[in-house]
Amino acid sequence: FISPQPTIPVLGRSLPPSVVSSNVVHCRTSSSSSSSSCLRMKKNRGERKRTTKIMSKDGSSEDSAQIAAAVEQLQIQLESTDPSSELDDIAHHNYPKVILQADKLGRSAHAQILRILPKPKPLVSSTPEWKRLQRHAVENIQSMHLRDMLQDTERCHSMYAEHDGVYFDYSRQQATLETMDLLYDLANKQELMPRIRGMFNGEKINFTEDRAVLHTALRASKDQAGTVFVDGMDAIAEVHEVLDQIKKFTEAFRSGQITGYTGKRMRNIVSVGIGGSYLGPEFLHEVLKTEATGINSSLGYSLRFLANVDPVDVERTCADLDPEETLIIVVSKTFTTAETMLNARTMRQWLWDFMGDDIDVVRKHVVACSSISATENVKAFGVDTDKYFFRFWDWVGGRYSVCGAAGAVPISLLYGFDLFEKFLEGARSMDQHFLNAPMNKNIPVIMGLLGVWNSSFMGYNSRALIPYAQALLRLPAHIQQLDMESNGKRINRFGVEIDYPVGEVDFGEPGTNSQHSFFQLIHQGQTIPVDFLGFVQSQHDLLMDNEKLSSHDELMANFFAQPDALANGKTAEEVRAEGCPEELVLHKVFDGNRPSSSLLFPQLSAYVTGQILSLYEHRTAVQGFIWDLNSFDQWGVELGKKLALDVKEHLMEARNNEVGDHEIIADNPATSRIMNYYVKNSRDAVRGGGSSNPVVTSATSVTRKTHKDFFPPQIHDLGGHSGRLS
Ligand SMILES: O=P(O)(O)OC[C@H]1O[C@](O)(CO)[C@@H](O)[C@@H]1O
Repeated sequence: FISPQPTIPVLGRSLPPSVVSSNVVHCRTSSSSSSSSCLRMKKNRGERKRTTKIMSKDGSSEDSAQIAAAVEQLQIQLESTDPSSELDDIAHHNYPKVILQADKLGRSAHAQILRILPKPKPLVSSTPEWKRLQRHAVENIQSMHLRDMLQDTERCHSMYAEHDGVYFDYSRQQATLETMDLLYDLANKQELMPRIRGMFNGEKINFTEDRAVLHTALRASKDQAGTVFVDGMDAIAEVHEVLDQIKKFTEAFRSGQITGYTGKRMRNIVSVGIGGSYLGPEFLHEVLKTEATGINSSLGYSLRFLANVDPVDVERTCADLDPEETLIIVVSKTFTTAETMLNARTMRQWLWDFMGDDIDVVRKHVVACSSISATENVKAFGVDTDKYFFRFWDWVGGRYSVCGAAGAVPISLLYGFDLFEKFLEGARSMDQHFLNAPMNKNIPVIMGLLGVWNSSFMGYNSRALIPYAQALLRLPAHIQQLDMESNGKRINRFGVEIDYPVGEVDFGEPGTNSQHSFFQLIHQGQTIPVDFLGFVQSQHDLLMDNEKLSSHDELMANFFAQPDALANGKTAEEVRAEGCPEELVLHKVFDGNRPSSSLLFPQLSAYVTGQILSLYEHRTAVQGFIWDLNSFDQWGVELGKKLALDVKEHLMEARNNEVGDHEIIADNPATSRIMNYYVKNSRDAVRGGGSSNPVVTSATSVTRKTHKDFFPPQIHDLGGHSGRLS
């Protein structure tokens, strides 16, 4: 049962297998991994890198006697080890993985392992580096005003960074050069740069799901193939295989080689997906709509997104489309998400309603972008998995998937593959900067550290993202999901509840619209750190006759004015000097001292959009690393997905009974009452106007009615209407 090897080399020391908690069932050194129940314990110390694999015998808890014996042995070894030794450090380093493995072994092993493992590493909030920052915030920063800080020339010239056309000015943050040094100390303490490298190299940092986190591989260049492996898979080679497949498919689609079931060219694309399978592609689409190349390359095609399970979203998406000219893309990593799958079935039914119940309709009109592990589900749906299936992998999180098939397929079909490639190139440029630039010149690192500073030390728990570019109108929504789903956590990577605030409320709208919406609160209400995004050149500038400035200059005047207004504020004296009546003076005073950063980019292109995306993805990762979170799982949302299941059971039962025959008894009287009210009052509508027919099944008939009865195609060939019904 115990591996025959007498010792395991760990960090230059020969340790008996029992020393490493891996020996609970079975332990051996190894260089490759094949089983998903394998975990690696790695310690990177220059030349002394060793890898030890922990393998559960079969994941079962049957071997309790053996587990107990092994645990006891481990206990003895740990007790005889100097707690300050490297072994202790190894155990800390690998704590979450050991815990996860313990889980797989069963409850009793888990409990025993917890008891004997060294105590988890202290919370980052108890480190001297964290405490120094706390003191610094109280003793130095809180007595300073940004109005004065901005008069410090050296500070202003130091607090900016540039990379590949991106200009980042953080001089309007409530921070000094000393603050930045203290933040870099904290970053070093948290091994930020090694952990960033670990992410790029495919380490399984999403330990609760035992997955690597490799969205950066999605935009790596082909010549980087062979440098990143996940469970023996060459990640970058895989990525390029799929990109090549998408490129070929795009060319065939756009050249008319691929046609629909009735032989017509397809020119409408409907992308069905939710969350990360929707927000990223939609934000990118909005940018490219008005991008010079994008305008031309998309002529004759349309792209719409269907995300919400609200049937009205279906209606709004496809009411005026001709199904014969429409390609449906189902984007779902799991291919099980309830909303997406219902929408996918609805769209399939829509196709069948118009073209007949033939499986070939699905094979010709439905494409799937999904995880490789969902292949069987994709096939069962009727998709032609040889030609119309574009895979991604478990090591790409949904909210990080826009650079993979989730974004590549809809965007390339509409705009051509080349434009999508430019987006990847931009993201790659920022990735390389993030990986290689020193911390004090590294834009995503600085942005992340300032996020930590504002949230954990200055006490600001929300922040706004204001792009001065209408084409970025959906960027805030994407970043909102990206960040809030990533860092909205409460347990650190050592399995311990944290005692410091993490995860901001992210929101935003384009400037200047936002100024006329929620800026009142930002100026005179709460303090909310803001990111202002501006562009040197507009996608489409206008200079009207008799206007002194172009419309873009007008827009950018606000981009420059707002950060200073927030930082400087306006004193009572300044207000009085403007001749303000005394009774209004206080109303017109602005405290100022409100932090912001300004990011200036050349022009909103596909390339720059890639840079912006990468910037924000990495900001989120930096904050998660500093806070010791796993930024790559989302158990809160998973729970939400399951919660609706119970309610659906109740609804199904109620729908299958006559009024009054079935009373819903839910979790509590309030829920029971509101659900019964809903069922009673919606019964007639669901039954299609109170027919005596006891049960009408669901959405299909409603959808059919919507599209077939109200928007029937008058003639079969609708050519000439840009793929829309006349
Ligand atoms: O791509 P899927 O598997 O349909 O999941 C959709 C979305 O659901 C979430 O898990 C939660 O909203 C996101 O992370 C994900 O992007």
